[in-house]
Amino acid sequence: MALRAPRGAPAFNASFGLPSRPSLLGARALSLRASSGARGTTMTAFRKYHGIGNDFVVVDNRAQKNPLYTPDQSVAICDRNTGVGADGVIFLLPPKRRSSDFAMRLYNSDGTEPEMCGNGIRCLAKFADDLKIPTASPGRFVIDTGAGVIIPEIEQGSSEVKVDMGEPVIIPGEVPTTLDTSESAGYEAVLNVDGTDWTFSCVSMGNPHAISFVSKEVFLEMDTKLEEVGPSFECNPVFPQKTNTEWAFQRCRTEFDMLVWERGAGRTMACGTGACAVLVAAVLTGRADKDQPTVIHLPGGDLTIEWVSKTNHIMMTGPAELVFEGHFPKV
Ligand SMILES: N[C@@H](CCC[C@H](N)C(=O)O)C(=O)O
Repeated sequence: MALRAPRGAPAFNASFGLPSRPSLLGARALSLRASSGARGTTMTAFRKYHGIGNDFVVVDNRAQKNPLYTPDQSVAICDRNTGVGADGVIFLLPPKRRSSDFAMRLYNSDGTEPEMCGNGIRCLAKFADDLKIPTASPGRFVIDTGAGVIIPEIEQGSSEVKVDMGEPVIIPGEVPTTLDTSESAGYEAVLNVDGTDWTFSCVSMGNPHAISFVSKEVFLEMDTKLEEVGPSFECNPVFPQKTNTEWAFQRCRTEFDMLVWERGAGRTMACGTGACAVLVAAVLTGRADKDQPTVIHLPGGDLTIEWVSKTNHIMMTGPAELVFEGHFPKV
């Protein structure tokens, strides 16, 4: 099926040759061809979307239960020099239950599979809407993810998508972390990383997050050395499934700046689950309030997050935009 970019949307058609033999797979094995497709080759369409700079290759995977691409192929697709370039590859799969519209799986740019992705699920909702996938309520999609059922809804007449991200998990063993960030510890624990003490709150939005509220000076300093120090947080043994790490600077009770080092993707321009986790950590530690839309400023743009006390669910609102479409030869 060839996807067409909606009128007015920027479209860039390219063809990427994915290696067909597993032994050839790897980031450097992806060859890029400038034509619109090899003659006689069956092509698989993809689209690239981004949510405030967190970018994804999205494929329609409804015809089969397993992802069309392996983790290694996804690494090759995500390569910013020799591939399409993305923070992850998202697969729109058949639903796991009768009440769902479809399922989402994704691979990070390093080929690992996370449970959830906040910016990614907004992009997936846009993709499903562009494909006109039938749903009980137009623009509202019930999606099975590794973090349970997540429901994004496209706001009519805008590029904003509002997502019911479900309930946060704050029990340390379930985040998971061995740090004592329980209620009795004030939801914070100190962790020494490479000789520096950091105070962390730990929250799972389906995937694990460690959040540290810091001064403006420390925030700016972290920005300059994220690549150097990020892995020491991500792979710290106190996070048995590794972690996404967020540094947050509080501007006021309803606005925070956030910087992220993502598990499996490194520095990204934004992290939706991370923004939700920052708000949860801010509320738990008395810096912000429930039932109060709060703006999280990320390097790629803003997300509005609210912790609704009536449902205990986190709502996330932000944009999702088409970048371009293309085709892979089928592997
Ligand atoms: N950028 C995403 C999170 C993607 C998954 C993450 N790297 C992980 O491994 O948990 C978001 O917007 O939430």
